[in-house]
Amino acid sequence: MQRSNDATTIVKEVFPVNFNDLQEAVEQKIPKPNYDYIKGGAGSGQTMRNNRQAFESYSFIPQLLNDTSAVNTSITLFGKTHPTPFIFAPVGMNLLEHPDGEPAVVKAAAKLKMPYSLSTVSSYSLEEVASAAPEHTKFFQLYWSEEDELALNMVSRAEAAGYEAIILTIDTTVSGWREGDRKNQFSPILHGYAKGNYLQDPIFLKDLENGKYKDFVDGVLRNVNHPHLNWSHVEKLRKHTKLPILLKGVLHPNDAVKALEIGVNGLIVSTHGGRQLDGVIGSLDALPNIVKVVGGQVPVLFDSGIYSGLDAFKALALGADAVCVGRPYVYGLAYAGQTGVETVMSNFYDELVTTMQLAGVSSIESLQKIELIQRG
Ligand SMILES: Cc1cc2nc3c(=O)[nH]c(=O)nc-3n(C[C@H](O)[C@H](O)[C@H](O)COP(=O)(O)O)c2cc1C
Ligand SMILES: CCCCCCC(=O)C(=O)O
Repeated sequence: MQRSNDATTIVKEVFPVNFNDLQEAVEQKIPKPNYDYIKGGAGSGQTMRNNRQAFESYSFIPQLLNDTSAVNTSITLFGKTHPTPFIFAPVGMNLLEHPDGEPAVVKAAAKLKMPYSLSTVSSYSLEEVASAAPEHTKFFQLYWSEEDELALNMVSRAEAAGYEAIILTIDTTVSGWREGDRKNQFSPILHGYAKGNYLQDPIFLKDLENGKYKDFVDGVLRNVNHPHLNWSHVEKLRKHTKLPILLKGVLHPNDAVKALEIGVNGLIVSTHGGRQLDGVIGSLDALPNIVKVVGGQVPVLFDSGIYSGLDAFKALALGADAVCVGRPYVYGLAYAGQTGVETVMSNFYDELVTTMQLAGVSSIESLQKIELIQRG
């Protein structure tokens, strides 16, 4: 993928040029409860701060006079080569940001050739989203339901619709303690933002009709937040699908080892953008130990706090095989629909290329050999 030429860069200058400017601009664009929901983190925000401080704590020394006129940013994941190391993280309920929702996002991802992950709690159904970009690489993120049959049926639907991997999120067994949403008394499910997949699911609909749930909101909540979740569910998923499985939310090396024993195909080191558990170390600080125990057996992906191309550079230098982005692209969606998503993500890409060139590296492999120095 080529870095944008100067003309495109000039056009982009009217677009908020960095994450903080974009976040501020979006505050004026969407209702306050929606904005607070997206921006917010768990508790007092310690994990969110740790995520960002971890990035700030790392620096590096460039090695120059290498010809970097031809930069190759491609990576290989589950047998497919992708031109960039960026992946769209699963972010639920995109009607919170824009009426075009997930179909606009997947189209942007397809245009940029960056794999896309769809959340279980999407505003549009997994089938609708797949048909918006049928040829593009898409992963399906699973919230395990209180009913195994429902979770496994969701996976079968994703397989039938052409999703190429299942991301099982393991850090959302209960909802995080989110002060902003409590202050606003805001529940996105109550406002109908999460109707995409459950209202298309025959098992969910049957349960709803039979009075298993008090109402739709109760049904969704009981299926998203599943505190019984344990390793036996990962084993069940492993038996049910031949698709690659990624565990999202792995922070402890012991969990990484256990996941490998069960036969998962990839890990996502993540604090869920600091939205779930407060008081946790920065995701970037968890990354090196996970990379070490995994030892290249499966890909290690990373998210939480990638707000620029430089951030992506640092996560890759610490051993991530690819980086997932959450809030920045949904802010892009809120700001300017599909074009906004494309602009945010292509700016990240362009800044990554610039950083690689000025650091004297021409491939992700050589980038990964750069030593990062952490301030004590
Ligand atoms: C509004 C919002 C909704 C999210 N919904 C989901 C979801 O449905 N499933 C999931 O696994 N992660 C979800 N996440 C977490 C992201 O996948 C990702 O871990 C996080 O956003 C990364 O941090 P960042 O926002 O700092 O990039 C959500 C994040 C946000 C901001
Ligand atoms: C109360 C429903 C929770 C939906 C989960 C979406 C999510 O993961 C998030 O971080 O928000």
